[in-house]
Amino acid sequence: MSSSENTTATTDASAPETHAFQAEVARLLHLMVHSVYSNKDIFLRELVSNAADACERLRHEAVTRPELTRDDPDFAIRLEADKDKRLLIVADNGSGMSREEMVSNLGTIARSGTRAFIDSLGDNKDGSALIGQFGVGFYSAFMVADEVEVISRAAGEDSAWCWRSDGLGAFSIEPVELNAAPARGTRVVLHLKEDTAEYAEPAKIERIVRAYSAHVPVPIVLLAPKEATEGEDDGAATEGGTEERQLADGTALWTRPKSDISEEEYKEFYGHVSGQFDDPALTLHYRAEGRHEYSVLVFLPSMAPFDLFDPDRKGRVKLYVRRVFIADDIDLLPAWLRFARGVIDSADLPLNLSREMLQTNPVLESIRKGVTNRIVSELQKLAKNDAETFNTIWENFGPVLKEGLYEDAERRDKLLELVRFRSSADNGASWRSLADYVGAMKENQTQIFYATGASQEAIASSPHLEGFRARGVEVLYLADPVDAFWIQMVQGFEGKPFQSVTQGAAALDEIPAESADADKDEADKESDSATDIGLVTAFLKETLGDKVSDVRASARLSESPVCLVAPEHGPDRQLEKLMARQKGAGAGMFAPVLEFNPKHALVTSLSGRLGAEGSKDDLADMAFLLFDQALILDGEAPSDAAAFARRLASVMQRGLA
Ligand SMILES: Nc1ncnc2c1ncn2[C@@H]1O[C@H](COP(=O)(O)OP(=O)(O)OP(=O)(O)O)[C@@H](O)[C@H]1O
Repeated sequence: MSSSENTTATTDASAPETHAFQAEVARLLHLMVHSVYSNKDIFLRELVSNAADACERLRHEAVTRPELTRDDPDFAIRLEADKDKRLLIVADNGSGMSREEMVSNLGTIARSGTRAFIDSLGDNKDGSALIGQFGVGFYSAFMVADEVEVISRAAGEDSAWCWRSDGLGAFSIEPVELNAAPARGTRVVLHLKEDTAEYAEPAKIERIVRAYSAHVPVPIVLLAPKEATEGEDDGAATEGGTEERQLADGTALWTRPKSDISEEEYKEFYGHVSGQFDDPALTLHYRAEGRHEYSVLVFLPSMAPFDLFDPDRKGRVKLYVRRVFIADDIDLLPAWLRFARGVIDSADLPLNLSREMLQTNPVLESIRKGVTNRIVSELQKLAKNDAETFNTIWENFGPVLKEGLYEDAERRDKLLELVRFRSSADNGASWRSLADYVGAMKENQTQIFYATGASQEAIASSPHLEGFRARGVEVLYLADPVDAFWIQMVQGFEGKPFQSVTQGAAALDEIPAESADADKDEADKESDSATDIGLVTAFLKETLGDKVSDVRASARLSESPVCLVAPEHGPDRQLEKLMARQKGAGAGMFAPVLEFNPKHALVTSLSGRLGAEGSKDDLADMAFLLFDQALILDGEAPSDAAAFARRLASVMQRGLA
């Protein structure tokens, strides 16, 4: 809904029109004012970022329309502070906004991911902590101001407008005289709250700008009444006059040599380009020379952005051409690297390529390839030299990187080296690579075993793993929805195929049991021989009918009496469910195979009773209960809950009788 539909306007063109904020904006403002951010300083970073973006947008537009900047070709952001009046002004000579742009840009939230996120927060306390992790732009001004005015004149337009709001649900918009507006661009005027008056102090402003915005690609100057600066006594102000101080020179950080740039400077720039508040986990800064010339300054965050799984899967690396900002919504990197943030600056592209041309440009294609390969090789290095940092990246972005396994056949092998898993080796305590797995394979083991499920915990407690545990055979846990997709596309690793523990007959017989269990194994063999496998199989098959596609004795189990597996050539059961979860549809299940543990006391007794004459009918309930129990362990409900309850009650009753 456009907020202009809520206009309570008059017909007089010069009178202010009042508009209600879009619902999500109102909610965001409420969160802002109630201090979601413990660090209020960031509002200035957001306003300076917006001002810089506006300058960069116009710089780009002026490539084809040079008249737009002819009168004033030097871009700048000017900050003005007046402590007495509790005023802070952020002004730029960038693109400016028309009346319509003001209404839609400063009254709504455009990005659907952000909107959905804010919508989902509600009044949830944890949610409001979450929101502090991402940049909320312009609206953060209301953390420090009880009234905000935005006076703007779009480049090349001969009208100017003033937007005004107290952040409490509505804003007004009215025309202003040209001489009361910037000749071009935007002036954001903050009427600071009583308890945030400190933001009109030049020393404070300087500190914040140097910390957060020192490397935006537009110079920043501070204009303040000549008075005490930090370290001097208050009240040492000189009568009248203002002084102008440059806080940032506007040189693009990525154009400077790497050796001149400190970690702090990289961090500050990361904050500017990402809008996030974490530190980068990986910083990649280099200049490519050769067929194409370009500079890259790309960061991998150490925290997942809130919209990582937004269905549009858009990346946000910014494209520059010879230091002119071109766009930040062109997919410069593949979708499975959409969490990367930063800048790619090409020296070869023409400045005035249309959006359509950009999407299919061969230079960009080759840049994409080069940078993607470089990121992958940096990740490989990191995995080798700094496992802790690599694991942080994996923890946050593993499920996204795994998308590359099925989308990017060319890099599949390299990505397989990077993939990390939780596994039964240490019950999910650490991240294991496929190389770790292969290195720890048992004698006669030829496959890489994995188990899929809704969560690591669910997988760990699944009966299918018992036989593997008893033999010390490692099983990888696959609990991400994306696992359902790549595991079917990837043949194996180092010649070892992947094999689900719930599919087909487990190839466990060839693998010897761990020595510690040898005695138990011997004892098991005896009770095993007490079970008439043929008899039990035939009975279960006959009783369960088409609920199962087969029944067989299994080496897969050591503690549980039964489990369900997929038929040899049918799809893996848990994978089917993961797929269904991903697609939001129900799983079209194949009838499973019921496997029983001939060593289990329950099965041995069942076998004994079956051998005794005439007791078969009483035992039918047992067969159904065993089947339902296996379903429950797989995270499913018995198909007939009433029959399940009736049988359970009757078996319990018989047990007590
Ligand atoms: N100084 C400015 N000059 C021109 N347009 C501006 C200015 N400040 C804000 N805008 C417009 O208002 C929009 C909303 O700004 P806001 O800071 O809320 O979000 P954003 O910058 O788009 O997103 P984010 O802060 O997440 O990067 C901007 O996209 C821009 O179009």
